[in-house]
Amino acid sequence: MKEIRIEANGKLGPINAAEIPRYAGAATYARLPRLDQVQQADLKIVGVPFDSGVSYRPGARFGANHIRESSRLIRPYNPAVDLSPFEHIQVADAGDMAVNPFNINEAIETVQQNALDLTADGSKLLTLGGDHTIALPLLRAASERAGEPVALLHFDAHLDTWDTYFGAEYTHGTPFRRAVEEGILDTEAISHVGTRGPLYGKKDLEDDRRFGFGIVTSSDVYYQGVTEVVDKLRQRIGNRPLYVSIDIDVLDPAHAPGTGTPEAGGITSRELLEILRGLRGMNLVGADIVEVAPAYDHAEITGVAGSHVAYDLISLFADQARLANETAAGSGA
Ligand SMILES: N=C(N)NCCCC(=O)O
Ligand SMILES: [Zn+2]
Ligand SMILES: [Zn+2]
Repeated sequence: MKEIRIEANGKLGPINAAEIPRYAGAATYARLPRLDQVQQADLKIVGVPFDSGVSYRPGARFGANHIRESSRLIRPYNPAVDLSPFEHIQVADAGDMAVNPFNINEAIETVQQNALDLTADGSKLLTLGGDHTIALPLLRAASERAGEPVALLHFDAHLDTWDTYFGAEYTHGTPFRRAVEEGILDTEAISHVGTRGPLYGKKDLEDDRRFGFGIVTSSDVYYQGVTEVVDKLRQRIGNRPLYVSIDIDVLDPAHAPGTGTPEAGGITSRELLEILRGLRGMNLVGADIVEVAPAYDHAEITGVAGSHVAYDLISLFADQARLANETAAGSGA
């Protein structure tokens, strides 16, 4: 059937829900065009159906498509930041990477190579996982594109700086330790947000601090509030190239039951969205949303959370473009 899309400023936007009911047709993120339907994209949304790195419940391989399905209700204007993101940048859904479920090392290579290929034209990536293992190759690609180690905001119940599981170095509990070892993170500007829950021992925290991570726990968000937390994060990171990795289990299981390693006492989806909105104007170079496992979801609670988190991340990318265009216009360029 013919697609009727919203178009503005030369950007091809979502299928118009006033013309074609939003539940009709195959799902792309927010009913945006596929990458092959646009000339060029500033931001590509790509799925990584991979969960061979999990330590508990499997199923995040279905996460990207679940987020896509749960994103049909997304509307084009984001009032929280007064922006129609899809009018400022061309966003397109690049589909899924074909990763080997039986060979983690090969899967990691594939994600890294695909991320480099997708960004060769200067575009940016928003990746939908997949388990957290994939953050390592995505960070490798992001730091290569940035030409320097990147700052990291890591939203997660977990540290994911553990060493090995069953002798395996590449798992969803270890990507950020590997990333520090590989020198792809700017260790002056890395922080976890939303950390909570039982650890193996105090050494987990000591190791983590030694690697350079700051921690904003889920309790810190509660006691200090979003504004203070955002101020601290902005001070720590400044204008460095910033990668944002969001493990959906940063949210309380009430807000995101569909995930593999849930921990009680998490932040709310409102707090997460507000913290993200607080990052406006920062130098965001890439982002991911991982660990959505639909088999444990109910009523698309986790899918909707993931799709809205993606929307506010897209709004951050779009806001950067809006600011750059305004600056260029203001200087008469
Ligand atoms: N990255 C996520 N979601 N979880 C890591 C949990 C590691 C563990 O089982 O100890
Ligand atoms: Zn986690
Ligand atoms: Zn994680």
